[in-house]
Amino acid sequence: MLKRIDPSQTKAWTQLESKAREMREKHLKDLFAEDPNRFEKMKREHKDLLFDFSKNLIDAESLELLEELFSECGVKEGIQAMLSGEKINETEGRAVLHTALRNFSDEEILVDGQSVNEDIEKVLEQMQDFSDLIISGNWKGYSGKTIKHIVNIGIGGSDLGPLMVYEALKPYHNHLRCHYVSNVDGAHINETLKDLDPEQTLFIIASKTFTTQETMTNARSAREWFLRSNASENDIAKHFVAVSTNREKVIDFGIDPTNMFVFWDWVGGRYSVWSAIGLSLACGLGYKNFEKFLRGAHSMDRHLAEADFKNNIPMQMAALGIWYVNFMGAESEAIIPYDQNMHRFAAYFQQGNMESNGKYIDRNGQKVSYATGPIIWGEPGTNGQHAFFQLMHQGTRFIPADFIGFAESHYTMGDHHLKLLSNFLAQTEALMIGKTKEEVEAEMKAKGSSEEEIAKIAPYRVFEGNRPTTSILGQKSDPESLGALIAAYEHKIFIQGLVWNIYSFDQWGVELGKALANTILPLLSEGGEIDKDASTKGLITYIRNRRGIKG
Ligand SMILES: O=P(O)(O)OC[C@H]1O[C@H](O)[C@H](O)[C@@H](O)[C@@H]1O
Repeated sequence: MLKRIDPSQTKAWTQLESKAREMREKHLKDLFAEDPNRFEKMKREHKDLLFDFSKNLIDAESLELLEELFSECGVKEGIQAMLSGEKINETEGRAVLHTALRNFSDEEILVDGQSVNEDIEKVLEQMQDFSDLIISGNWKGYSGKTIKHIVNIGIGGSDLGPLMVYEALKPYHNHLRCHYVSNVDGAHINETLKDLDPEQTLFIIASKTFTTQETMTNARSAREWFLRSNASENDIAKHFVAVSTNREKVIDFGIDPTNMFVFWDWVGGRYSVWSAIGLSLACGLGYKNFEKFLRGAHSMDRHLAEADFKNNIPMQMAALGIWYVNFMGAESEAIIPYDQNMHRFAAYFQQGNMESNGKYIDRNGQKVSYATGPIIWGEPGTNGQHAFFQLMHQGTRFIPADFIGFAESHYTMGDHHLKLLSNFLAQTEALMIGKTKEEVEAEMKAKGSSEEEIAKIAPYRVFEGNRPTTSILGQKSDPESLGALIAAYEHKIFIQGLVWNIYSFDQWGVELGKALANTILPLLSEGGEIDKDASTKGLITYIRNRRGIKG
């Protein structure tokens, strides 16, 4: 059982509030000037990864108070409860064990007194055998040809994880091409399938529940498309496999249970990339790379369990987030990878974070009196610089940002990579130091601007700076680093949920819309009386009229 402490009633919380008032008067430039060892003191390393927390608007005393907050809220005990398989997802009565999926230690992990180690190993072996068959070409399609294209059909956690990782690890792609179809918008499946050959295409139907409307609709359309070729029902087994916890529904759909890869209810959808949901990765990157990805995450799990607060990277990330959201007034956090292949990284953690911590009811069933999960957003640099960075530099919002990059690139053409990295460093520097009025005036004067022009234009060219960033650097984007990085963000989310006294592993907030969509669908297809508010009724009527459907 997790503690049920209202964080705003703790001793540390009140002290943090007054500390934040003090810190709001400070400038990051001064913090660096006061302490030449700030970088050394505030950087943390894990394997290849360097986390530079020094450009954050925080000092040692604030961090000590956050450590106290963590201990008052039972963070350590909460982490232990998760790692040991306790049913900490209390609203769904489930354990939360994505860490078990990447556990390469000898430690046995129990759910309801039963070890899960063997089950996990079995599925990993099944994934390895299957991906080897597909990659080697020994698995043949119905006409005897090898598989060239893999289409993963899933949504949310059954899509974003594998899609993000497949993109991020492009340099590791083999000859197979993986595609990801998620949206129920027919554009998605149509545009994906239009260039594919059914004889050489394998579908992975990925759904924890195997009931999700979008996925089942896309899966049925894929089956129809497949059967429109010369294939027969018997050929489905060679072209459709399923990843799910729901064996019955998989069989109902017509997929041979021997072509089913299971996972378990103790794997949350948005934490499932480590499970058989990663099957497309095992195929498209090779099983060895998939395993390296798991091992990278495992190393971060060990770090989480073993390092003390000061040296614990996910704890430091979580502490900073809480500091900004609850004490410094931040409403959002940006994640900006200076790595084009990581272009879905922010979108992935948008789900990971916002679905986990976007909640206003606490573990006592009461409405919280403080802010919980922030808005997560971001796009890769340098593109973001030409889009939303204006607001980050000179807007009225306070937006802490993570910058992620790698010292080396897989792509050695020209000097692209050094230009990329110089932009990364320049932006974090600029966000921090800004540019004073005096500097702007002197610069304009040196360029020969008139006094009048300087007076008129200078205010627009001033940057306050003092915008906090965390820089995360690695050697080279590879499966291990990516695994470790994702695990660090996952743990950050959980730790924050522990402090905010919310349940991070359920997602009741997505249910209402799904249920209402089911009431609207027949009104759009069959007509009938519309018992809805005036706006929804008016919109339904518009669509009916435009589509020639009689009421
Ligand atoms: O894997 P599935 O059961 O198809 O679920 C797919 C997704 O839909 C749900 O509504 C949740 O919002 C997500 O957390 C989940 O990942």
